[in-house]
Amino acid sequence: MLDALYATILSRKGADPETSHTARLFSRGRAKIAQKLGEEAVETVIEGVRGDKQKLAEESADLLYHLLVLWADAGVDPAEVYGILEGRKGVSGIEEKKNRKG
Ligand SMILES: N=c1c2ncn([C@@H]3O[C@H](COP(=O)(O)OP(=O)(O)OP(=O)(O)O)[C@@H](O)[C@H]3O)c2ncn1[C@@H]1O[C@H](COP(=O)(O)O)[C@@H](O)[C@H]1O
Repeated sequence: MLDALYATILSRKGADPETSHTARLFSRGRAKIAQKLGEEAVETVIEGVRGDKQKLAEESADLLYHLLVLWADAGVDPAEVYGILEGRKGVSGIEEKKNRKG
């Protein structure tokens, strides 16, 4: 699902900002994309605290979409992120933090 959405987002590079929301975001630049991602993150946090599961799911979808637009703009392929997650498999977050502190 995320790979298919990422491919759609990439295909909007250079598309008409009048007809594509993604093309409009690209045309507004990285800072604006990052700002939108931050707004969606805050909205997701609010719904998470409120406890409405449906709204949390909807805000999460907005958040993921804007995260993928940022990746696409910055040239980060989802496979790179999957690879980082894969590398963390089986490593407890608590253990990882201990090792980080040395
Ligand atoms: N998943 C999404 C998706 N999620 C959210 N959004 C849009 O994100 C926008 C968020 O609304 P906001 O009012 O916060 O943003 P805004 O209109 O930029 O407002 P300002 O901050 O500029 O005032 C809405 O217009 C949503 O429709 C999305 N737009 C597109 N997609 C996917 O991207 C595909 C390509 O879309 P286009 O690029 O529009 O063809 C679509 O088929 C979808 O699969």
